[in-house]
Amino acid sequence: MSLLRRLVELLYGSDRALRRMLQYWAATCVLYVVCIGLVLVQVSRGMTDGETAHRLIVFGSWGALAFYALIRASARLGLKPDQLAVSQAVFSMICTMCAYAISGPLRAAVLVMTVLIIAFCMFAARPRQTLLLSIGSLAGAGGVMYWLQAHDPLRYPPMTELLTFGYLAGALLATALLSGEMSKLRSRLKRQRRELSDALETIRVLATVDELTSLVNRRRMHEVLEAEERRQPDENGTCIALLDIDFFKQVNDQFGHAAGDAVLRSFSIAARASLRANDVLARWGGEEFLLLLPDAAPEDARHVLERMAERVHGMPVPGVQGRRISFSAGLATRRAGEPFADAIHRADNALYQAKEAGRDRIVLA
Ligand SMILES: Nc1nc2c(ncn2[C@@H]2O[C@H](COP(=O)(O)OP(=O)(O)OP(=O)(O)O)[C@@H](O)[C@H]2O)c(=O)[nH]1
Repeated sequence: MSLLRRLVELLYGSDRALRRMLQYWAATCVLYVVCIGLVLVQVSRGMTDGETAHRLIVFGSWGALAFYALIRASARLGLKPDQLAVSQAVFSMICTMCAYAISGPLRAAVLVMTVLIIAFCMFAARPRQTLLLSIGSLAGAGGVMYWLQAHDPLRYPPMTELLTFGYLAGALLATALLSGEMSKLRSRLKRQRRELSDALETIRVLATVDELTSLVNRRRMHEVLEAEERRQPDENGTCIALLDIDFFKQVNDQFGHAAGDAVLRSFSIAARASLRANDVLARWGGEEFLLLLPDAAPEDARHVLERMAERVHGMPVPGVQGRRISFSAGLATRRAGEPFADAIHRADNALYQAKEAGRDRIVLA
């Protein structure tokens, strides 16, 4: 089973878009094989010249292999799926016209393939390309039919060729229009899928990120804490801290609400810059923040908070000149098996003590 998977990987590659193109290629190869089988039967029954048929089979087979190589190298060569699809369709049309020319009394049946080729285009080509391909194929078929009836009117009666051309024109144009509609439908579906995934991403951001500070919001932080409760911390344990900007109401009153917002934004940037990669800072509400420090001993957590305080003291805030911004923090170490709600409650009490003791300080619970 794994050998088969490895073989498929070797043939198809691992890229999804490439795989899809190669799947279409494999489907056309099945058609080639069926057609080659039928041509060989025609040859065995004396309906088609063996040497010409042999040349056509070689031409078709090498062409199919060349397209496999082209598809595999398409990313490097900068070939787009629609360009590949159209060139494959042009090649198949040429093969079909050659088969038409050598199939004698069976030639009209061969034309069924042209409809199939145009139908295949709906998966990769654009509607305009499909229409142009159909018109080009009709012109090619017309040329072949004209040449055949002009050179051998007994085997290829002009009226038969003309009527065959008429049927082919109807079938090809109708298929091109249908295929074009299907292509449009596919493009619409693709666009809708893109819009849907963009909308889902927006919803995800709205549901997890605080709009003003771009920090994790309270809702998302509850999920982070739940996950952290299930995790086994290292020997240092886990710390949690509640941070509250000091005299924030005064900032709002003195400089205005917009300046207060700017303080919150600047605080978030400065605070985040002091954190380790796996620390999580959330806006817990108003001017209050919750900091999760996984695998951090209390002294490490205190260092992080002191570093943060230094940055916050020195941070520039647009619209708030001449005022030093500070915060108070209550820091708690989560006890083994303790729910985070309890650790946060202890951190909250420590924060209250920090405020009572004069603010701009860190108190350990
Ligand atoms: N600009 C702005 N203000 C906010 C926001 N959320 C809450 N606030 C304000 O933050 C202020 C918080 O004030 P208090 O809870 O009295 O605390 P404080 O003035 O910081 O005083 P201490 O915490 O005791 O140092 C209130 O005036 C709220 O209106 C916000 O998103 N933007």
